Amino acid sequence: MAAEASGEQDPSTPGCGESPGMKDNTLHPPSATQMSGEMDKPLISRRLVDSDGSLAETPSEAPKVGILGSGDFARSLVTRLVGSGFSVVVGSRNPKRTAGLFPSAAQVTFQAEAVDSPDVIFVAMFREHYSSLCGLSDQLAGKILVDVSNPTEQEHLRHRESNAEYLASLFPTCTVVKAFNVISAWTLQSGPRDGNRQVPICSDHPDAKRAVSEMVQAMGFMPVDMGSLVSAREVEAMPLRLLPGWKVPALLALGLFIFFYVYNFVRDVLQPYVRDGKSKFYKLPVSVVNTTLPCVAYVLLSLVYLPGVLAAALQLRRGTKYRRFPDWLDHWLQHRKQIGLLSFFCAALHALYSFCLPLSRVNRYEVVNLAIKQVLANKSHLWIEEEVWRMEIYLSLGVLALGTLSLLAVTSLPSIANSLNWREFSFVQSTLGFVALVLSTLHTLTYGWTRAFEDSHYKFYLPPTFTLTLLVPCVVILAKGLFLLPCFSRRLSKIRRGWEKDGGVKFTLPMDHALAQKTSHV
Ligand SMILES: Cc1cc2nc3c(=O)[nH]c(=O)nc-3n(C[C@H](O)[C@H](O)[C@H](O)COP(=O)(O)OP(=O)(O)OC[C@H]3O[C@@H](n4cnc5c(N)ncnc54)[C@H](O)[C@@H]3O)c2cc1C
Ligand SMILES: NC(=O)C1=CN([C@@H]2O[C@H](COP(=O)(O)OP(=O)(O)OC[C@H]3O[C@@H](n4cnc5c(N)ncnc54)[C@H](OP(=O)(O)O)[C@@H]3O)[C@@H](O)[C@H]2O)C=CC1
Ligand code: HEM
Ligand SMILES: [Cu+2]
Ligand SMILES: [Fe+3]
Repeated sequence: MAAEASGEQDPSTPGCGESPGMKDNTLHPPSATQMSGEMDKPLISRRLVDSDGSLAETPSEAPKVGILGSGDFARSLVTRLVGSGFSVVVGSRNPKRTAGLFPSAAQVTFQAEAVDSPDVIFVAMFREHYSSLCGLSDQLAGKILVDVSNPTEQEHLRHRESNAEYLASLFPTCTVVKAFNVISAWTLQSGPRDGNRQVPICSDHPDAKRAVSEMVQAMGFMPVDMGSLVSAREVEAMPLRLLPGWKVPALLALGLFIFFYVYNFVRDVLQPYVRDGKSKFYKLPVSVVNTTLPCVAYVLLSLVYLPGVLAAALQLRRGTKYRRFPDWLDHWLQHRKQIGLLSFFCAALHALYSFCLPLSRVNRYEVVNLAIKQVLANKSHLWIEEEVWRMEIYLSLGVLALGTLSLLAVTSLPSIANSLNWREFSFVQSTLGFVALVLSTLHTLTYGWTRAFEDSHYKFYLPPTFTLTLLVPCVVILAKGLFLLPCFSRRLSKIRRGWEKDGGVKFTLPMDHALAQKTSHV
């Protein structure tokens, strides 16, 4: 059988070498009381260390845990378990060769010996080697096996059942718990300071799940109950995902960048080259980028607040909030955080580029050339009051806009967001976010000033880039302004408090309109 050739039992046959039809003797794991006292004793939170910093001998009453496998994950697991007060025995096919890899506090022996005493055994091996443990079936009977494995993308697609379910099918007399697969060996070793602290756990046996959850907590991680073993497939898919929810926003930002970069290239580089033979290709690395990034940032920012406006308009038109939004709008609403953070990232780069402009060689030449021209033209000083004011104002507005966006970005951090209540979070994200959009619009308008109305700024009949960026933000700002009018805002607050146009729900708003606003929530 193909499966056997790859060293793994064909999952369709029951357990390790069992004849089909054997009685279903899946044991309920020893209950917490039956389980040898070790596991139900309060877990020692941290191991003592000797004066020379090495781990002191494990106290005799420390709960005993077994690990099969002596690889990277096994080694990190031992370090963490021993450091959390457990006594650990490692089962290896070649203990002599591997013993030196483990802290002295851990015992390294053959697999058969290692599985004798512990009630909980981590299987720190790859799925294709699980069947090599079938010889231990009798000794493993009634024990809790913790499956920590991650399939590769291909294996995940190829196998119908999860690695954990496959392990359970090989050892029907054991209790399998899925845990720790999302924690890298490094995070396990260095502790949950960096990386993810959450450990999704699933099993068909609550007692076993509880026992392993207690271990997870004793090791400084946070158990997340994912239900029964059938969810192991979903738990095994987690490490396979790469930044879920960022794909569409990232593609959107890239698309906008390419569009505006090409647009600026045509206007600022190609047009002078074609019309006057002037080579302005030096503009490509900085100047064209610094007229592209702000446009991307600004359009993305407006695309963060457009769905909220569309959602509000839909709720007003339908006269209810109890109907689902169209999928595309729901999806868009769910991606606002990613779009917002991408906007902030582009705006921050734009600010950095802008601060670097005076350092550039181009800028220095231009300043010197300007001075020479002025001397030759016998002009004592060049001071255009309007230009000075314009630049001072748009730079200041840009800084204020970026500063406000930084607040939104900071409150995006889960640890900060968790410390805010719903209204504070919404104030920062919704109200301050809108303020940032208005400031960015003023920044862009003062930058653009009268250029949109001067022919000299149209190249190949293409208008100045900033004019293209103004469309969506202005729609959002106008719509938001419109919804602030009492006729709309009162109706929206009623709808958001559950009122329905067709009178489905009869109720009166509290007389105090401000109170209604305050308590109407999404
Ligand atoms: C730098 C930055 C960081 C950001 N970080 C976050 C973040 O961490 N988390 C986050 O959520 N957003 C984040 N955003 C996006 C944005 O700030 C928020 O989504 C904000 O709440 C949008 O406010 P709003 O007024 O447009 O819409 P809201 O006040 O959210 O809602 C407007 C309308 O849409 C309806 N509505 C909104 N959401 C839903 C929904 N899911 N289902 C059904 N109806 C809905 C409401 O009923 C309401 O009528 C970030 C934006 C930026 C720029
Ligand atoms: N590395 C990581 O960061 C993470 C790993 N994991 C999972 O942990 C498990 C182990 O990973 P890792 O420690 O990196 O892998 P390694 O290859 O480093 O170790 C696997 C161990 O399996 C043992 N083993 C037992 N039987 C066999 C056999 N028949 N053939 C080969 N090896 C056998 C070997 O120990 P011995 O020779 O002593 O018997 C070997 O050391 C995998 O399922 C992986 O998906 C999960 C999360 C993170
Ligand atoms: C510290 C903050 C900021 C500074 C110092 C700054 C500075 C500048 C400068 C110098 C320009 C002229 C660019 C050039 O012609 O080379 C500019 C243009 C622009 N900025 Fe900013 N800006 C800042 C923040 C922002 C933010 C937060 C946004 C929007 C999210 C933004 C959007 C724009 C736009 C759309 C343009 C017009 C680009 C064009 O059409 O050429 N800026 N800014
Ligand atoms: Cu998505
Ligand atoms: Fe297979």
